[in-house]
Amino acid sequence: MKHDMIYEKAPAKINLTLDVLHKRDDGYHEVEMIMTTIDLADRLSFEKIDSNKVEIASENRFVPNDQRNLAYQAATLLKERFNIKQGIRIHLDKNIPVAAGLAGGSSDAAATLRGVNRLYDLRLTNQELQEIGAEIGSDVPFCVMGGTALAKGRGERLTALPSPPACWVVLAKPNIGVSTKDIYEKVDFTNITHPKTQAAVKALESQDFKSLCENLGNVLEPITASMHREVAQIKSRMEKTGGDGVLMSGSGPTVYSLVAKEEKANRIYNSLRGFCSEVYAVRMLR
Ligand SMILES: C[C@@](CO)(OP(=O)(O)O)[C@H](O)COP(=O)(O)OP(=O)(O)OC[C@H]1O[C@@H](n2ccc(N)nc2=O)[C@H](O)[C@@H]1O
Ligand SMILES: Nc1ncnc2c1ncn2[C@@H]1O[C@H](COP(=O)(O)OP(=O)(O)O)[C@@H](O)[C@H]1O
Repeated sequence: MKHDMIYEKAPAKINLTLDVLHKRDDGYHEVEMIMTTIDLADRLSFEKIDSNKVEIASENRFVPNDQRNLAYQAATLLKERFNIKQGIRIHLDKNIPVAAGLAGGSSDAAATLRGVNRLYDLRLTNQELQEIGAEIGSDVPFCVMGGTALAKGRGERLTALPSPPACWVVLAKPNIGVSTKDIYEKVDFTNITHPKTQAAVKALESQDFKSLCENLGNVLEPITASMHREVAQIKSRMEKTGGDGVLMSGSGPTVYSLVAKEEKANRIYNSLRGFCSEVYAVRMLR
């Protein structure tokens, strides 16, 4: 039998700020961070299948196609919770670099929650999908919500914020892997420089690009940078070639620069291409 296809886009996020307040009893860290979505996205399609299975097809060899895949977990969760007897085939066209600090897997999970909600007409609200998303990962609720938000708790308590002023985002991911868990574990609360989250929120509210760039900050950056010199190398190259505000995203290792002028974004992009195999120049998503 031929079934209709549903399509969803899964955009990457960057952290404009990331602060860690304390370690919680459940092992997670209490965070306060501003996240925003960028125009670098995976594309997913969803189709009903007659066999009672979740199938993932992806051409990307770094992405698992079994229960380790966050899209698989999202589809399975909805299937079990809503007692769906048919199966789901998911095609994943992966464009977001994997294990990069850009929430690619979380965004695929969020897109899957939206896609399966439509495919099986479950009529779940965005809020309900966010709550289900929190069971899959800390970044999934934000990826369900999209846009720009201040995230608290372990990342799931969200307040919407205005989008950043229009600008370019140049991203470079060094060819190294980091474990988010290991990076959080290395946070030293006796020696921490907290970002000015409120100043960054104000900069968004007043659409002040210069102030936003001055108030980017990520407490995980010095930790990942101390383990991998590529992070500092990319950062300094971006700063030297005219990046307006430069920061590592999430637990890394991707470093990005916000850039107001297109010609400068091109210059930074070209300067990094010789140095790094995964480089992108994209717009913010408004
Ligand atoms: C650092 C951030 C910032 O946006 O992003 P990425 O670098 O992954 O993109 C997130 O907090 C990552 O969120 P996510 O990748 O969804 O984390 P989870 O799967 O929930 O957790 C993976 C592991 O990270 C640690 N963890 C995560 C979130 C948090 N608030 N405190 C933690 O200590 C825990 O050790 C957990 O076992
Ligand atoms: N759909 C997916 N896309 C990418 N990686 C995935 C996916 N599902 C599970 N993973 C696994 O999750 C890990 C983290 O991936 P990702 O979400 O891309 O990074 P990050 O959490 O740093 O933003 C990878 O090691 C990868 O094997």
